[in-house]
Amino acid sequence: MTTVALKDVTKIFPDGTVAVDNVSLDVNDGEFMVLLGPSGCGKSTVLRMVAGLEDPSAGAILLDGELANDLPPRERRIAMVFQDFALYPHMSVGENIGFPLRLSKVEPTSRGERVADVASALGIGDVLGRKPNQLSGGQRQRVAMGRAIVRRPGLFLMDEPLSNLDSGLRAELRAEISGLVRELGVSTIYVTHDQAEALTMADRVAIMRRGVLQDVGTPTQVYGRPATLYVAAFLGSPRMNLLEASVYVHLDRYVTLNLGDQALYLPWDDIRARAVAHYHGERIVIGLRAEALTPVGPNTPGDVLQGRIRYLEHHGHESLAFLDIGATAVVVDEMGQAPAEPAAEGGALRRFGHAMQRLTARSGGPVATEERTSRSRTSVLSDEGRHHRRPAELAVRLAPYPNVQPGTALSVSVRMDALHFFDDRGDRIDVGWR
Ligand SMILES: Nc1ncnc2c1ncn2[C@@H]1O[C@H](COP(=O)(O)OP(=O)(O)OP(=O)(O)O)[C@@H](O)[C@H]1O
Repeated sequence: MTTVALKDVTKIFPDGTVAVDNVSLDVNDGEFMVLLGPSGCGKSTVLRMVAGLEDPSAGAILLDGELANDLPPRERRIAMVFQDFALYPHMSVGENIGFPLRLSKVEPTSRGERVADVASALGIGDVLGRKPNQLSGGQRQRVAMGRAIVRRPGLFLMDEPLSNLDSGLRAELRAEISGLVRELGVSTIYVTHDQAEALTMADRVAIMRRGVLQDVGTPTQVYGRPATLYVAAFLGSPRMNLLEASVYVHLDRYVTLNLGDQALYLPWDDIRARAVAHYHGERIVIGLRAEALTPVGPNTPGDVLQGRIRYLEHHGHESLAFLDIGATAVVVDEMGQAPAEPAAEGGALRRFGHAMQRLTARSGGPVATEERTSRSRTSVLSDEGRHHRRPAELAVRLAPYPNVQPGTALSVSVRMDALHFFDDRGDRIDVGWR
């Protein structure tokens, strides 16, 4: 219906805030694009510029290939859905849905028919006469969707449309909205800070941090092959284990990834060994998701790490063990919403300590402009900038309520083909495959 192209778009507010920094992004016809990132990363500003509610400070916005920088909002064939639904309280559901049609002077009979069609498609046909304050949160959300759909726009812009709803309803509406939008075939830009929404709803996800686009790809691509350390740390629960490793090359034999007390080995015939060998004598970051780690019996040969459980988290369907393996973790700050952390055994004080460390690191004064880009010159392996290091607590999945406790020794085998590699600037090291 509509394509969107952002070309080197920057937005600097009058107070000097760089909200969007040189972002280029294409949204294809009928595509469901999710803009994901923590609060303040510039998502809404991108959306508002596409809507014509903010002017870009630099760069071009193209709609259907035509420069739209100076096009007034009402000429953009766009419908917006907001977090607070923005319904008119004095109007009935039917009047709210039909309002855009009244504005565009659609005559009442045809207006009534279109409202009824949309309301019935959204399952709110029986509450057309009610006022918004007589509706549940989910129904209000549907009315807001109805008002957006009824205009038959070329592009939906949705700004956290589910964030005021409880988690059960969010999950339900997630599927409903993405199903509906796909059925209508309308291109959509959907803003959220919720990775579950992004990964479940999107055709492609664009991940932003501090105004800069970090990565764009299908949910499988951004999760499976994150472009930066930030994306790696942002996506997934539990978070990806990010460990500092020193690289040592034994030519024609293997590459050692020293993790402190222990090491992993990439055989020389593994194509990745050659790519990682460039970092001989240097430190890199390796990423290991919990799904790449399997508990094994003691003395199991192969790619195995040994550790002791520091603390456990019970999540009902599984437990997570956090292992001390004598390695150093790289922690990326500004992760926004953290994954839910249920009560842990013995971990509360330590996590409080880490949270305080993070706060201290964050309040370290203004951040240099160059740090806003992934190609920051600040090494992620120093304690400067937006990262810091601490003893690693390797997250490992266990069965629900396993027969272990803090202090228990545990061996985990590592799926070496699932390793991620990042250089000291936090950019993915291209290892030729994966
Ligand atoms: N009118 C404004 N003047 C100055 N700074 C602004 C203005 N609007 C937004 N900002 C700043 O621009 C940055 C990006 O804001 P934006 O609302 O786009 O972020 P966001 O990712 O959508 O966050 P949230 O999820 O909290 O809405 C923030 O630092 C914000 O404080």
